[in-house]
Amino acid sequence: MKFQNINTFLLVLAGISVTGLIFLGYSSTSLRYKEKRFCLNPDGKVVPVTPWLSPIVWEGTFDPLLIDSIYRQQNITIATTVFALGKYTQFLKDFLESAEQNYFVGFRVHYYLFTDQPEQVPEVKLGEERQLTVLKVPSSNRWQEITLRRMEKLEKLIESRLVNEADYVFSLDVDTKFYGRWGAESLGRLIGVIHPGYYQTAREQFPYERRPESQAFIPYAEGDYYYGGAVIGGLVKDVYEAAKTCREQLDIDAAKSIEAAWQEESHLNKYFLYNKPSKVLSPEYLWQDFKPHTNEVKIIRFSQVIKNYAAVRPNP
Ligand SMILES: CC(=O)N[C@H]1[C@@H](OP(=O)(O)OP(=O)(O)OC[C@H]2O[C@@H](n3ccc(=O)[nH]c3=O)[C@H](O)[C@@H]2O)O[C@H](CO)[C@H](O)[C@@H]1O
Ligand SMILES: [Mn+2]
Repeated sequence: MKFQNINTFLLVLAGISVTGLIFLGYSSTSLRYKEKRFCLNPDGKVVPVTPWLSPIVWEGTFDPLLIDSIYRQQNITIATTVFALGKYTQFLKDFLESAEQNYFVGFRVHYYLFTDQPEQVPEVKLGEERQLTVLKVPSSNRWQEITLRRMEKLEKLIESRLVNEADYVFSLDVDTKFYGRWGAESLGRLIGVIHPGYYQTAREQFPYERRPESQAFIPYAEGDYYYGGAVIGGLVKDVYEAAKTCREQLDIDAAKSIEAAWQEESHLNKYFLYNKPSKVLSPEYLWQDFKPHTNEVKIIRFSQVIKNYAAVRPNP
């Protein structure tokens, strides 16, 4: 084909590009969103269900005694992984003691505690049918490495042990404390928690990874919730898929020397975008001690303690 002049050529090129973009827009697999906020109604009331019909667990939406008694009949074991490396061993005592008071009381709970200093693990008296296994792991001088490597450790622990030893598994941050009941209402196939810093925030302001080069990339037009990396849970098999996928995506990024904005939390948000949690925990299940109380959050069950980042982390 021979063009009369350069203008005709540019016109044709522009036409082809626009047609291509329209085609891409309609044929891509991206999710379609109308709303920008999914936690609170315009009147400020909490929303108890996601747009894909998973419950959001808020105080008042469940009967604690009934729900515990339903799950207790199933004779389940709940594995709970927690990491305490470097100076984070100082958080273990409060974490474990407050968990014994509030976390799945009356259930069989097996803590798997990963640490580089087993001698620093405090003696905590555990309730009946509750058990703690200490697993030694190498130290690291980068906190980012410690937090993102949790996915790989979780994946391998499920492969080697949890498939035979547990029904459900939760992976929890250790710089935390339980202040209220956390029971069987939190159980389900795949569980995420809404980050307390972003439940009132519009999607565009979520701190998702925004660079397309990263496997954790989420475009501005997508996303429902910003999930906290401090809690992931569910059936052993479903948490395995999540941890394995996040680990694979982290490895791809690492090979390209890209570290997502919030390490494994960014990859978890990407995973949950396309593999929706079957139940979502409200910020009652992940608060921050420094945050003032708000009307929506009637009870704080689990909260990040205040920490001096410079004093506890191995690097800035
Ligand atoms: C509330 C919440 O959702 N927190 C997430 C957030 O920041 P955080 O400030 O909560 O991250 P963090 O410093 O608590 O690190 C996450 C976890 O890694 C472990 N750890 C970390 C450093 C160290 O020196 N030793 C050690 O054991 C420990 O179990 C800790 O709880 O973003 C992180 C990734 O950037 C993780 O996704 C956290 O879960
Ligand atoms: Mn933390």
